[in-house]
Amino acid sequence: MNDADSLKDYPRVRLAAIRSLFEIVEQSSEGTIIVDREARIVWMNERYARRFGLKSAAEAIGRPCESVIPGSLLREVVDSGTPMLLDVLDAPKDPLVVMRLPIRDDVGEIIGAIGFALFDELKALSPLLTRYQSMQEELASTRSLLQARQAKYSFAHFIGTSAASLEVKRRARRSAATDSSVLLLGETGTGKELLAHAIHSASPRAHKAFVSINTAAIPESLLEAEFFGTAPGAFTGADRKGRAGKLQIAQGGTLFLDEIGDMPLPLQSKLLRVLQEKEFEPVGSNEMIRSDVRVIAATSCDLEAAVRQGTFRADLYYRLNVLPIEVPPLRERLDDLPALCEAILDELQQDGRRHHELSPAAAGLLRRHAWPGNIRELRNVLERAALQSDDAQLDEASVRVAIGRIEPLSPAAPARTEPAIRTDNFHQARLQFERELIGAALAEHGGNVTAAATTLGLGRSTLYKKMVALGIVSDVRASLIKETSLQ
Ligand SMILES: Nc1ncnc2c1ncn2[C@@H]1O[C@H](COP(=O)(O)OP(=O)(O)OP(=O)(O)O)[C@@H](O)[C@H]1O
Repeated sequence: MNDADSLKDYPRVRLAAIRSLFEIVEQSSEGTIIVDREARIVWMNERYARRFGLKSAAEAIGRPCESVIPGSLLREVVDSGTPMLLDVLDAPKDPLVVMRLPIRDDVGEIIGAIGFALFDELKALSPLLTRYQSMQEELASTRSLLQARQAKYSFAHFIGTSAASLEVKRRARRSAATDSSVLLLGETGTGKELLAHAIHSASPRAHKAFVSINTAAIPESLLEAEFFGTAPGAFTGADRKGRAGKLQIAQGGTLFLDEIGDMPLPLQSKLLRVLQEKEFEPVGSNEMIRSDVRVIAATSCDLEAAVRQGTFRADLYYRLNVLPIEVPPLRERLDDLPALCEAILDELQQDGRRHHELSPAAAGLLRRHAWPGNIRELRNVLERAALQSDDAQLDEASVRVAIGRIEPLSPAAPARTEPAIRTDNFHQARLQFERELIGAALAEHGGNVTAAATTLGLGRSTLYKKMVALGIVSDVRASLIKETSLQ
């Protein structure tokens, strides 16, 4: 039998391998020890005995293994029959990497255990261990950073079923599917930031960071560093080590630029370059960093006017204005008021306070105010009124006090409410209302009945029945849709 043929005889190969393995491990190990069924030392090599302070191995024979090797776990291996393939043993000089194996007789009974000290050069491993440890620390801090930078809101948080709100949500949902820049336009407090969070949450970048930067809130001198970060040594003092900018932190995710209209012109040029070239340079560095961020910008100022006045770059405006979404002020969607008030009052109750509801007169008053601070102002007003009221019902007087100065809706700009009900007949008015509500929900979900039913808080079958009764679909078509959606 030649060498190659002899390797095909598995039982022989196994025996040869066992012998080779044992010899290699034994020869290259720092020490070997064998114990019997009672964990008493049967054999130990001289080198190992000396490491544990014995003059010769003979002194160890017959002694319990722990009395020679403190911390030895050979007794555990004998008792459990489970090998310990890799462990660290604290030994007098340096820690040892050890392997412990049970020894069985021909019928599989445990008769003892053998231990090898594989090597004592743990120091050689220390750079590796340090690197591993620092990577673990980095991973933990990145994880917690990312957690802190997850979007806080989804589309479910954007309350409103007025036609205007449904249109805003429809456009925002659509934009989530693309990677183009979004420009959110609207007065302060209309929900632009909430929508930016929601778009990120619904986008393929949702598992990456959502990073906001408020251009108006940061002094101009610090904005560039905040944006692009700083290279090591670019500054003295605390930033000596260099600092990642928001662009870098948002890598792979979404960068929300709030109050973009307040961005200084020099920074506008640099942002334009990032959007065009998809790369940037930290302050004080010569190194270009690739940038992969989706930009959502928001402003409450008239950007077109700013372009005309020369305070905002036209080319940047066009870059950002790929998907513009106008978020109308609250006074133009007063039909959202009941749902908004209910959601806000529910939320206040969750903060451990009692539940409040609005008296009809108080609800009427809310419809007569112009809400210059929009939903943020509404939230503050309701919170203030709830805090000051002992009754479960908030009356007109307490809401009036909470608003402070009522700003009447301007007659020149009448509220853009839902189309008025065009009949005095209660039954017909209800049908018209239902038709419009269901139509809007279906439009919002591109005709998807299941999704529309969820939005409306109705069961799917109930919605089908209503759609047939209201003449939105024919009986035959309803059953067809129903069947397809159930498949
Ligand atoms: N449609 C909505 N449904 C529920 N809450 C809303 C809605 N719109 C806004 N809010 C709430 O109103 C407050 C203000 O919203 P947000 O900060 O998103 O407005 P903004 O338009 O970004 O304001 P600013 O321009 O001042 O930054 C937040 O508490 C937000 O959760």
